[in-house]
Amino acid sequence: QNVYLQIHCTYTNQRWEPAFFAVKFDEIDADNYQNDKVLQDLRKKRNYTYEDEIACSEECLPDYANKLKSFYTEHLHTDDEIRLVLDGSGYFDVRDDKDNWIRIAATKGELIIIPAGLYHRFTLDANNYIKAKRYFVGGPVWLAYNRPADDMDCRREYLKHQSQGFAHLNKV
Ligand SMILES: CSCCC(=O)/C(O)=C/O
Ligand SMILES: [Fe+2]
Ligand code: NI
Repeated sequence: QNVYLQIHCTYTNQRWEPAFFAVKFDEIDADNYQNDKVLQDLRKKRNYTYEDEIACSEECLPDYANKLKSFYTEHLHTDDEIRLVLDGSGYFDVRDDKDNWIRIAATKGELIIIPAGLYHRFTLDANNYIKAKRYFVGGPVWLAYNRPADDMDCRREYLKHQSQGFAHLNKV
């Protein structure tokens, strides 16, 4: 089992600098996720107490066009966005420290954590289909804050962590 993309760095000013923080686990058993040990441990450790499921395709997502449009509008959340891909695939784009988009492909068996305060967007790929579990600490937080949301506490906190090299977030 691999964890990667945890801290992405770029070589700037003759040194490595943290560019963004996001987590991607692969090799979670999407067909038997309830019994997957990695997922069970992660849920326990991070206190993911709420879960539900979303399927995105023209057939299964009500108000498909508007939902997809809002997912693809650059935004952030006050809570981490945690998605386990059960089927299909898609792209999560996140902003690095230079404000460039970094594209993170998400496929079956991968779990993505986009931390609170990180600007991002989501789009389907050519499969036009994804089914994913959504996890939350406590209750679900659906609100998306479109950019600019630079004065929000979660944004300030994310930038503070970035300036510290994400030292205290680098624990999964
Ligand atoms: C595959 S989950 C759909 C996208 C989503 O829920 C979200 O919040 C994108 O930012
Ligand atoms: Fe989001
Ligand atoms: Ni903190």
